[in-house]
Amino acid sequence: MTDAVLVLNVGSSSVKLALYALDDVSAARLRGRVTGIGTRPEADIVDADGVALAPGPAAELAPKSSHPACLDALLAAVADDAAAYEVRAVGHRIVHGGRDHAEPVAIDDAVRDALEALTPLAPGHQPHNLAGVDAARKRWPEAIPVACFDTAFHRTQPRQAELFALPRAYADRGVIRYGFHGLSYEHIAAVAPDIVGEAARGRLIAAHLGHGASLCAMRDGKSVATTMGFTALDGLPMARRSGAIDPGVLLHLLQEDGMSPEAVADLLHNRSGLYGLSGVSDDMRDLLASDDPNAAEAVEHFCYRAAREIGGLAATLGGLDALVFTAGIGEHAAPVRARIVELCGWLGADLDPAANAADGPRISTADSTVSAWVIPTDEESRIARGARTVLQAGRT
Ligand SMILES: Nc1ncnc2c1ncn2[C@@H]1O[C@H](COP(=O)(O)OP(=O)(O)O)[C@@H](O)[C@H]1O
Ligand SMILES: CC(=O)OP(=O)(O)O
Ligand SMILES: [Mg+2]
Repeated sequence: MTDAVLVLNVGSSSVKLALYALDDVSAARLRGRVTGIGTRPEADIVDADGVALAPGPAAELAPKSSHPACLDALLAAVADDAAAYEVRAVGHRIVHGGRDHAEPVAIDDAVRDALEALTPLAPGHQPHNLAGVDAARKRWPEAIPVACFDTAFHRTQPRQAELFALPRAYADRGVIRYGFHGLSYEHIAAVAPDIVGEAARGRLIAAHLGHGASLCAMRDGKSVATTMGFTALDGLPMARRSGAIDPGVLLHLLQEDGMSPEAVADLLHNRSGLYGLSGVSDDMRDLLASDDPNAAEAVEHFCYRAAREIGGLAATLGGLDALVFTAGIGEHAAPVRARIVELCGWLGADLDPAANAADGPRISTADSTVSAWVIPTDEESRIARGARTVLQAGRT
């Protein structure tokens, strides 16, 4: 039997799974995913060539509407195909690694407890991530579970980028800007030199615009600043999350309006962002297709905030060489990219509309002093690499 690494990537609106041969983690042998959980679930399971497995179990997965149901169904759906492999390690995307984790790590009971303790810092992700750990452990008890962290890539940020202007005792106990989507940014940093060229080693901003959305400023492929913070609630407005907001608004809601902390948390995590502002949908496809003026205003606000933050991050880099779009919206929503690039015209970005309509890879003109790109993310292949590294280190 072929030794293999299985990968689970549980996001806020999706569950993704991939299986790799241990000796080749560059291309998955099998991929399965359920996206749009909670709103418009869609599912597919494909082989190494991207061909849907037929007669596919995807049809049974598609209507699933909660993370645990999707996770169980996805694991069951691939069980027969995975049985042809000896799964040696299971790599998990774990959204919050706190201060202690800058690298992938094997998950023993102590590590699992420590990660569970971080749940209040990532309530929409960490419980689902850990449910994936438990479910995979039951199915593959011999395989080593490995945690690969969304926060790890940003541990290279300078102290100024991590600080909040609170009394310093807070930073000392870990109240700092961690940043997220690090596995996605690690992938972009790894592949950008081959696609973008020399500019990838200069001043680059990557825009991970998915259900969750953030930006990362990189110099020479390393994170130097990012928009998400202590939690994945900060920065850009997202599908359902508010993004950055005057903290005085929260005090007002708590102290003047008498809202409970739980109600405020629900407002900021689940009822805000594109969904709250539009009153139409949390899905960019619906907003772009809608003729409701509130949908148009929500899309414009998303682009405005992205461009405003790009300007801020460009200041931390002392200028900008390349802008990369990735994740669901970044890879597929041409009108959103066009508007953001247009708003970044002052930085030297100039859109090539035909290339943008074709989803890139280069979407800026030859004269553009800031080049703009679309690069599909692949968090799973990064997780596979991390899991393999931990597995092999354990062997020696
Ligand atoms: N063709 C498309 N056009 C516009 N937006 C899209 C398209 N496909 C996906 N999206 C957006 O991408 C989001 C999902 O992004 P994704 O990165 O897959 O999510 P997750 O954070 O759950 O991994 C959806 O909410 C939707 O708004
Ligand atoms: C950290 C985060 O927001 O992840 P996702 O985009 O998967 O929700
Ligand atoms: Mg995601």
